[in-house]
Amino acid sequence: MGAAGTAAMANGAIAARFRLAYPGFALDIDLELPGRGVTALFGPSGSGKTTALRCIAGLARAPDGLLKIGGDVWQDEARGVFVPTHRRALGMVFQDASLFSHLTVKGNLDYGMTRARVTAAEAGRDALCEMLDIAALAERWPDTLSGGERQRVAIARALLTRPQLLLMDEPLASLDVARRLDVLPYLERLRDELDIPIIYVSHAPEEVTRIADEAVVLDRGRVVARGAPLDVLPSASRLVEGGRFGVVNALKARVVAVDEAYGVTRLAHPAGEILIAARLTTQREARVVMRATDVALATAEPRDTSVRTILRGRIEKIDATESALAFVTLTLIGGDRLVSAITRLALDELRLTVGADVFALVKSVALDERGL
Ligand SMILES: Nc1ncnc2c1ncn2[C@@H]1O[C@H](COP(=O)(O)OP(=O)(O)OP(=O)(O)O)[C@@H](O)[C@H]1O
Repeated sequence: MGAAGTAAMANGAIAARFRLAYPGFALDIDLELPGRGVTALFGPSGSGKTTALRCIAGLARAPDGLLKIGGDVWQDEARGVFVPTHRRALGMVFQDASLFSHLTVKGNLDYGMTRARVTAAEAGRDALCEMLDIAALAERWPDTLSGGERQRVAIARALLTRPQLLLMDEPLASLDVARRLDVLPYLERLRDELDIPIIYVSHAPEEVTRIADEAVVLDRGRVVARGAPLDVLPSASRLVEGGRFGVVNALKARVVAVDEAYGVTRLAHPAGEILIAARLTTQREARVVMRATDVALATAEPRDTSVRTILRGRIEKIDATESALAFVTLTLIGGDRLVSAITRLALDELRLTVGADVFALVKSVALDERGL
């Protein structure tokens, strides 16, 4: 590792190098990850995401593996170092919440704190329960909780161990779509308010674009791309079935006015006005979420259209290798990125090219909003 790498490590960054072979599969990764924020490991089934996570957790042992986190060395086979899982300061959340069914929610959380052996954790506990909105569930038993509530308790339990690192393996995969959307905002809060790195395994582009600061794309055990989710997912989403429908944009915008008569809210964004088909009365800022497939493009400002949200931008990148669909990445006025998924036919017929100024059209009813 060079000098730059050493400096990064001082900030709590993670260095992970694993080579591990199973019959018919070989993991070969060498990664440096930031010391905070959410890094998603994204890839199709069997690409090695869980295996990579298991190596980080110490549940699988790569024969010449290396794992450093901050100043700590958890694995350095060249020096004979391998810290067992239970001695690694990490929290883990799996697809299935795996709460102890013989303990109440409170009992499950107490268990997390016993592991931490830190009485000071008590202070953080209330804040965490509030952040995950589980305080009212304390006396309930796990089998009376919804899937989303169970996952939130599992996340709190993992965090109460005061980990240096949080590992999440498809934490939303066992939930139905509605519940997934319920839990996503909590994960977004954790990302924004926690000061530890989170490694988040997922094959759902929607989760990755909403939650991750950076995506590492795995395919057949190797890293094939990494970068900001909106930069890498338009092409990487093809690796997973139905993935192209999961690329999602999120824009921050300021609430300007609520039109009570029509039940709509106007928001200001540097690229244009955003209209939401809902009343946002309690907040001044909102995070507006829209699927790439809900964003249409026009080369001239359309006049007679029902679409109320028209944003101005310039084409920065075109991803059009797949047969029918093209992903067009815009830089909007103000600097935000926006990805639109259109047919390749439309791309050609409109003669869209990198550098062209375009208008992005989003139906208000396709917009999802939430307070910041
Ligand atoms: N203990 C093991 N012994 C043998 N092969 C294994 C073992 N663990 C994983 N594999 C194989 O390694 C490959 C990668 O598996 P892994 O679970 O890491 O993929 P994944 O990307 O997490 O997939 P999914 O999204 O389906 O969970 C698969 O082919 C799997 O069968």
